[in-house]
Amino acid sequence: MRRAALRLCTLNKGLRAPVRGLAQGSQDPKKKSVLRMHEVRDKLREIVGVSTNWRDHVKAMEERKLLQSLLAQSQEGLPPRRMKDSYIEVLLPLGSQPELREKYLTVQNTIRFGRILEDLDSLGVLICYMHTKINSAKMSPLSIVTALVDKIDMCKRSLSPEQDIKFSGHVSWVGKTSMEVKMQMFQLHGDEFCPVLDATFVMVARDSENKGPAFVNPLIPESPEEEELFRQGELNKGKRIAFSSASLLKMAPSAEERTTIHEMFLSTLDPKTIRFQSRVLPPNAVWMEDSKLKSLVVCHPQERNIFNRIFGGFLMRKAYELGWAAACNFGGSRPFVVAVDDIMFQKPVEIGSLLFLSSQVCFTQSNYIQVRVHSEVASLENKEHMTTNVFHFTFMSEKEVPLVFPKTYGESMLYLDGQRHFNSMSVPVTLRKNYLVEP
Ligand SMILES: CCCCCCCCCCCCCCCCCC(=O)SCCNC(=O)CCNC(=O)[C@H](O)C(C)(C)COP(=O)(O)OP(=O)(O)OC[C@H]1O[C@@H](n2cnc3c(N)ncnc32)[C@H](O)[C@@H]1OP(=O)(O)O
Repeated sequence: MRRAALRLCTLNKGLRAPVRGLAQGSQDPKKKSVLRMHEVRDKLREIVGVSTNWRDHVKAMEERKLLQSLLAQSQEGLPPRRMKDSYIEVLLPLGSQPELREKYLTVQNTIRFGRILEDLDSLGVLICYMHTKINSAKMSPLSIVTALVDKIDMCKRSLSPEQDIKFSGHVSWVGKTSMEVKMQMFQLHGDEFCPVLDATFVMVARDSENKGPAFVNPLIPESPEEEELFRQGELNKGKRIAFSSASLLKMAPSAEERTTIHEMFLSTLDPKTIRFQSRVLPPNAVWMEDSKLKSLVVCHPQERNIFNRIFGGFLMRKAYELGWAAACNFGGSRPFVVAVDDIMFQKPVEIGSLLFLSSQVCFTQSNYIQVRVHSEVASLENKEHMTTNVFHFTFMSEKEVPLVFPKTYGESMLYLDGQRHFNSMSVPVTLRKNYLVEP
């Protein structure tokens, strides 16, 4: 079973050792020119040649078609790259530029985690453009999209909105058309940038019109540490395939899982009637169907990415905030996020579509609340719904939360899937009042 993607480390030892010569968490970014977070988006616009006004987007896309001739016919035709070729550092100057803070603030004076998800997404794409850069061309023929947020590990330190934040990252593995990106986030404590977050995303390269796959440059590891990172990337790919083939959508639950569901079912039978139809909730429990919270987003051009689709980071923020609200509603107190994993971007979200987000508590244990957010789109013309993403978030509440009980077979599968995601956390998390990451 995969381990949890985003978890609080009790000690910094949860962080991977940085690759020598690449990660520079203790460097003072004031001493050298470091890219600012808002410049990441400007750079992406330049690389893709995006229109600044929506009315020009068709023309900009027509121009991008001309870049098609720059695409490689095979991966071998592309020059290999090193990890350091894609390595970048980016500063989010929350401490030194207080006017920036508003965008990142929660009412509790902590940092909005949804905003960090947006920044990581933009940064991950820029890193991939560094890896695939064609030195002779200003614009890239590739459309690089987020396929998966594989995991995000968090350290213990709280995120203050009053201290500068630094991000760094590089490509750590490549396939034929996909790239794994590792990113780290640091926050200034005194004179030093200390690690606070460690993330792994998978990005996929598409052709200039984002219609078919496109090859990416091979990656050459240069040291034993880099070789280990590359090997890990290979293993991650294998684990993802294994996890997906054991999905409850493809395979029946295990014997142990079936027993869990049957025992839960028996405990909800009314002892007075002993009929399968009459169901009664055990004490301190809630029916899963009563834990739902839904929202609708009208996908305006303002939320577009550089390929005139809806920005993946925006989708993550919306899903995360709804999931957080569902957990808050269920647990009766402000929860904090403990784990995020397997955010899979199955289909792009078109501008103008209606995005239906549906969140549901699918598993609970003591103070933990496992929430699943499902997103689907429908256009106004075509009422057919299509799934675009499924998100899994683990939250922790200050107090013990009720048990959640499935009523139908479908809900029982959601319960088991939630339990699998929850159990994949390798480090038990203890409630820390000083650790606050809110929507
Ligand atoms: C106000 C002013 C405005 C100005 C306008 C500009 C505004 C700019 C705003 C700035 C924002 C910055 C934007 C930055 C961009 C962010 C990116 C996004 O938003 S993107 C938006 C959000 N994202 C999306 O919308 C993406 C939606 N999803 C898709 O389009 C497709 O599912 C897919 C393309 C990802 C895969 O399609 P599929 O048919 O399956 O493809 P294939 O079978 O051909 O395989 C190709 C490769 O992919 C691999 N692979 C596949 N899946 C996974 C996986 N889950 N896990 C891992 N790997 C996966 C597979 O193994 C293979 O690898 P390899 O062996 O070749 O190496």
